[in-house]
Amino acid sequence: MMAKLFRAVIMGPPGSGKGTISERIAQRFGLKHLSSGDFLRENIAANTEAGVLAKTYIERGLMVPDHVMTRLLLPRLEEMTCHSWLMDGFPCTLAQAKALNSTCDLDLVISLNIPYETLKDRLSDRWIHPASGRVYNMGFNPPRVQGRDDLSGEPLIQHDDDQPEALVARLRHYKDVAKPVIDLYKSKGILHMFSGTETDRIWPYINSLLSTKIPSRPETDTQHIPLP
Ligand SMILES: Nc1nc2c(ncn2[C@@H]2O[C@H](COP(=O)(O)OP(=O)(O)OP(=O)(O)O)[C@@H](O)[C@H]2O)c(=O)[nH]1
Ligand SMILES: Nc1ccn([C@@H]2O[C@H](COP(=O)(O)O)[C@@H](O)[C@H]2O)c(=O)n1
Repeated sequence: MMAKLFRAVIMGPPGSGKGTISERIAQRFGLKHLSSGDFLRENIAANTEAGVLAKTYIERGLMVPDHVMTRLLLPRLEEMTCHSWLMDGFPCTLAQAKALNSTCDLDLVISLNIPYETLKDRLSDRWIHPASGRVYNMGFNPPRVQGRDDLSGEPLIQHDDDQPEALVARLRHYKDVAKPVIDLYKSKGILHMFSGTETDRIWPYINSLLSTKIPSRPETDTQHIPLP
């Protein structure tokens, strides 16, 4: 008999660790990590109609409009009929959440609640490999060679909108748009909120919660993998 598919979303302000935690969840539980940022970058690189449009917003540090995000992401999710997945970065508005609702039933939503000072420190120290979206932090997970991506060896960059001046506006915007989404998932009884300043301290709670809902991958039960 086929195992029941599991569909989850991870939400949180910029720098809250969605990408970092999603990678751990994907590794431990075998869910496919779907990142809206990665879909956007792929579409921009491929010069699709949606990608060209999205680029004009991202370059100005703006959120991509709902109709572009849904047009881009929902068909991809509809294709994933045989996979369990974890979506990172979508939905981030109520309109996006309603559109997602009409496509699939979510099993669980993780919401990360991280203090502003922590986000500011993390993001001002975040380095990105633009082509892949791989992220580093000089203290938490530094690249093997300073300023260079571990896999490609290409240079890392910092985003202007990760600097404190831009971050205040991004966080205010996140709070405004995320509140109704969080309220929606709360009312459905699928929201789980995690607060803290360190990913390594939050992770065991997320791991325990997911362990009650999805079996961890057999190989990760028997092998030592470098997760706290
Ligand atoms: N110091 C420190 N840095 C962390 C921790 N967890 C994640 N980071 C770093 O913080 C930065 C933000 O983490 P991400 O996983 O990119 O956060 P995100 O929520 O996906 O961010 P967006 O893509 O902007 O929405 C990265 O540079 C991470 O390496 C932590 O516990 N401590
Ligand atoms: N729902 C979303 C998700 C992302 N964006 C834009 O993409 C940029 C990169 O996303 P990351 O998750 O990789 O940081 C982000 O800064 C937004 O401009 C969006 O508009 N809507």
